[in-house]
Amino acid sequence: MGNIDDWRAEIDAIDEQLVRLLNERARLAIEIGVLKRAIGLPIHDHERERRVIARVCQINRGPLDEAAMIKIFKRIIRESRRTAIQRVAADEAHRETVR
Ligand SMILES: O=C(O)C(=O)C[C@]1(C(=O)O)C=C[C@@H](O)C=C1
Repeated sequence: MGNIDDWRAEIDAIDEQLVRLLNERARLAIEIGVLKRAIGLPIHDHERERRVIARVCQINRGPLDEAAMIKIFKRIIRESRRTAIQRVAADEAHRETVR
């Protein structure tokens, strides 16, 4: 089972990077969300989300197919957006309590 263990170790290492990168991405989405709130823009931007997914499909070389990439990135964006909205709401609630 030498190979399986080696490949699993590689998968574990990749998962660590994915977790780090997903959180880095979410942090940026939060930053954008806070900024949008400050300038009065809605956090949800359908057009930008459409472009992110189109770009991901364009750079994808497989073996994951386009349908898989769309599913994965729709969920990544949804969770980034949800986290940004949560943060903005928490900031606002905090501002209310200190006012
Ligand atoms: O690019 C933005 O405007 C973001 O807020 C980031 C992001 C994303 O996760 O890619 C999240 C929410 C928006 O609906 C669009 C895109």
